Amino acid sequence: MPASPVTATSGARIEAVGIGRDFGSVHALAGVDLAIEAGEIVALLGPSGSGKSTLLRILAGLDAPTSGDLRFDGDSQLGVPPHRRDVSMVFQHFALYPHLSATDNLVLALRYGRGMSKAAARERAAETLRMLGIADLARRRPAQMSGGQRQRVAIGRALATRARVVLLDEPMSGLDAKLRVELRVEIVGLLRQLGTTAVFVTHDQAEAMAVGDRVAVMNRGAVEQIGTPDEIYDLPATRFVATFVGSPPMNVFEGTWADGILRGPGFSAPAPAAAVAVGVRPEHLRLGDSAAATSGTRSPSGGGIGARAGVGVGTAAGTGVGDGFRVKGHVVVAERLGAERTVYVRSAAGTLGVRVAAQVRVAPDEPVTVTAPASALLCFGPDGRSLPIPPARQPS
Ligand SMILES: Nc1ncnc2c1ncn2[C@@H]1O[C@H](COP(=O)(O)OP(=O)(O)OP(=O)(O)O)[C@@H](O)[C@H]1O
Repeated sequence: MPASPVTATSGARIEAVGIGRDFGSVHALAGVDLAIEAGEIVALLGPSGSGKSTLLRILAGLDAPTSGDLRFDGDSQLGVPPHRRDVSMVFQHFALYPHLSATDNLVLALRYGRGMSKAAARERAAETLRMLGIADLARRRPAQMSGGQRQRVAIGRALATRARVVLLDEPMSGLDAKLRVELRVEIVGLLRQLGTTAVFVTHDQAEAMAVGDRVAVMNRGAVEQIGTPDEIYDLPATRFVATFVGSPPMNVFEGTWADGILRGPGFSAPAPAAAVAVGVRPEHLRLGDSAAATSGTRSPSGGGIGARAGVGVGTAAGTGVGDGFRVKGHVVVAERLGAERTVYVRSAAGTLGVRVAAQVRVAPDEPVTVTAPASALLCFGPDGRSLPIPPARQPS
């Protein structure tokens, strides 16, 4: 906790309108539309090459779009150089001055970046180091710090200026998993205290879901969906988002639709017209023994679907397949992870990941039936977009 009130700032509202960036024939960005509220933390998540860094560099003013507009608080930033944008940036590979102490690294940024007096800069530097819990490093030079400590100082330097926009490009990618979790909690707490608008680039979905008020999922140079972590997970807009977010990923099976049912190799599921694929998350699948296919589900999975059960995307009336997804298969392997276990089942439809409680035991090659209620299914159309689902299933 800071010992004295924190010098806060007011974050800028960011609008990207149809931003494109071509590198020769490569369309790194293909019309990015994004509105980020003042003080909001948005995580940019996407696979390698999806355009995250290019977008961040354009926000910073280190690169210019080939089309579209970028506005901060309604003012176009096209042609505005980086130092006049009131933006600070934390890079993957931070560059602290090796011959300066932690304090002096921050003081330098504040004096020359912000034109602060020496006394005010020293006071701000001390306040920032205190907020990051590294006041004891104040006099140390980078060579006398661990990697995590150096990255804290680099983050401190970016936040000390109290810029209205902070851009973080994979700021923790060089650190070990435990340190990443600790540091991200601190960074988010600090950004909130400061009120700055932040854009946080990561290819780590857990990190994106943890830091972002909203997550913008990028694919092939465009934002496929921006939403709260709950919206992204529960109501993915596209098949890409559905399968990119979630670990193990959503199971998706392709089939042919007729009379309210999508049928594919070894499976059937109720689906709205135009569906070409059905998806179900591993935690929404239930595992039963092969006899359960006719005598009712043994259901050792420990639930997870209770909140969603009872609301269907359609009724498979007269089809004889019940109102959910069902497929038979054999256990390939079961992986224990914390309080849960992921069972991989090979079926005619493909290999499924099923998440069950850790106490559920299955043996390799055991025949099983995997089921899910209609309420847990997501269906996708030929363009990869999710098909509408009833309002009753919208997350609260
Ligand atoms: N200076 C450049 N010259 C040519 N192509 C570029 C340049 N910068 C980026 N690209 C291309 O633009 C696309 C987007 O790259 P970008 O670095 O923005 O992706 P990214 O999502 O940040 O990827 P990563 O997670 O690997 O950093 C890629 O196809 C990349 O090869």
